[in-house]
Amino acid sequence: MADASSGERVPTVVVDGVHVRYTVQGGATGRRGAGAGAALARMVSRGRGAAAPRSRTVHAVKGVSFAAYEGEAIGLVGTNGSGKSTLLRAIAGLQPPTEGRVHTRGQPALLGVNAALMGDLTGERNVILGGLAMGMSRREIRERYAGIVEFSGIDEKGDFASLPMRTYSSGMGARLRFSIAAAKSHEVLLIDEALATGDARFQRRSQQRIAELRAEAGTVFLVSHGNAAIRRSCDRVLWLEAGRLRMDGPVDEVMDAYEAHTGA
Ligand SMILES: Nc1ncnc2c1ncn2[C@@H]1O[C@H](COP(=O)(O)OP(=O)(O)OP(=O)(O)O)[C@@H](O)[C@H]1O
Repeated sequence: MADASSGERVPTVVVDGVHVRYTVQGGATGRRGAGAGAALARMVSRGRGAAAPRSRTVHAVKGVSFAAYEGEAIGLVGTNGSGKSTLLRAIAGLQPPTEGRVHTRGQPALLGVNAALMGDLTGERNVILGGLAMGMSRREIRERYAGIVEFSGIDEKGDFASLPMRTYSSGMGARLRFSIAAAKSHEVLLIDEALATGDARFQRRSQQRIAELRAEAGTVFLVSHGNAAIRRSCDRVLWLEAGRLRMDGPVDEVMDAYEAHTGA
C-alpha cells in the first residue's frame, strides 16, 4: 500500500505503446469503403466478377500509453467504436496487444455487463462460481454470501437467489455481477457499462462501493456512455477517439472538452 506520508505514487497499471488489431475473416475489404452506399455498391457489383471477400484488419487501439496509480478512479470515454472495451480487455489480459505491453499489479478483475454467469444456474450457485472465478476461497464466499445477495438487492422482490438467472431482468443480472466482483477488493477493477444498467438506487450503492474500493488502495476503471456517472465516480478521464488517446486529465477538464466535441 502507498505510504501517503512519502507522497510516492504507486503505479497499478502501465500501458506502454499498446496497439490492438483484430483480423476479421470474410466481409468486405477495408479499401472498398464503409457505410450504406458502399454496401449497396458491393451488392450491385456482386456476380459481376467482384473479388472474393478476404480477411481485413481493424486497428482498434493505436499506440496508447498511460500509467494508472493506486486510489485513482479513471473513466474511459469516446464515441462508439473508439476502442474503449478493447483497451479494457487488453488491461484485463483478455486481449493480447498486437504491439506494446501492459503491466499490471495483481490480476485485474473485469466486470462486464456480459460477465460469464450461467443462466441455467440459480443466483446462489452463480455467486459461488463467480466468487471462485474472482479468486475467493470457499470460506470467503460463505462469509460474504449474504452480503453479496443483500448488496445486489435481487431478493428484494422475492426469493430470487434460488431461481435460475435466466429468470432475472437484465438489470438484476447486472446488479448481481457487480455485487460478486465488488465483494472482494481488487488491486485493479475494470467496470464496463455496469453502472448504466442498475436503477438509480443501485447506482448510488455501486458508486459508494467504488469509493470504498478506491479507499482500499485499488484502481478503478469505468467505461460508460453515462457522462454524469463518469463525473460522479471518476477523478481522471481518458478520452479515446478512433483508437487514439485524445486527452488524459482531470475529470472536469476532459469531460467539458468531450461534451463540447459530442454536443452533449
Ligand atoms: N472481436 C472483434 N473483431 C473485430 N473487430 C472488433 C472486435 N471487437 C471490436 N472490434 C472493432 O474494434 C473497434 C473498437 O471497438 P470497441 O468495442 O473497443 O469500441 P468501444 O469504444 O468500446 O465502442 P462502444 O462505445 O460502441 O461500446 C471497432 O471498430 C469495432 O468494430
